[in-house]
Amino acid sequence: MAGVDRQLTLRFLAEPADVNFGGKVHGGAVMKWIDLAAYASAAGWSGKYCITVYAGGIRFVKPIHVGSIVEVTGKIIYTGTSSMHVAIDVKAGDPKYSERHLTTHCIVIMVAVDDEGKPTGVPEWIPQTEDDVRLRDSALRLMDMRKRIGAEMEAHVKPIVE
Ligand SMILES: CC(=O)SCCNC(=O)CCNC(=O)[C@H](O)C(C)(C)COP(=O)(O)OP(=O)(O)OC[C@H]1O[C@@H](n2cnc3c(N)ncnc32)[C@H](O)[C@@H]1OP(=O)(O)O
Repeated sequence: MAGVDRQLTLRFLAEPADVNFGGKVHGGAVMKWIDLAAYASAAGWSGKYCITVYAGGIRFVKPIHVGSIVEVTGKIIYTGTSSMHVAIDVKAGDPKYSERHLTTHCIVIMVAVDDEGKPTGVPEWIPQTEDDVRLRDSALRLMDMRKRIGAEMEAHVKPIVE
């Protein structure tokens, strides 16, 4: 049901096909898992089809080894009219033990879209705890910072000349 499950975790094993030449899981594989978890979190919260509009602040903290159990958790930390800001934590560890360590963190913004691909409304997420308020306030500050980064990035976006 929409507007109920704010958090979900995908769990699976890091396979040999995910590994780079250095023997660790490559960043592209981790980013794909992040996108999947962000989609599942946003679709679950909104009850609608969603697309990725922004991913940022990605920090690769520790490598993931092949054979590790990987847990990718998506948590809604802010909702706008059509957008959902999802904080993603990727944790990994040896499946023989219960210990998991943080390997990657980032924020993904998903937008719910209708059948024509136009942004459409999502249920409001209301912070319940002090930690929720802290995360929501951080999401608001990041929105403000992104506007300034976006303006600066304009210098790098060159129009295509046919
Ligand atoms: C390019 C790729 O393949 S990336 C992977 C797949 N993703 C996609 O294909 C998405 C491509 N993007 C799009 O189709 C469009 O940008 C859309 C449909 C997501 C949004 O269209 P827009 O014309 O920007 O719509 P609009 O201005 O109404 O913004 C919709 C929401 O997105 C948010 N948004 C738009 N751009 C950004 C951005 N750069 N960063 C954060 N949020 C953003 C807006 O704040 C708004 O949120 P709100 O409704 O909660 O206030």
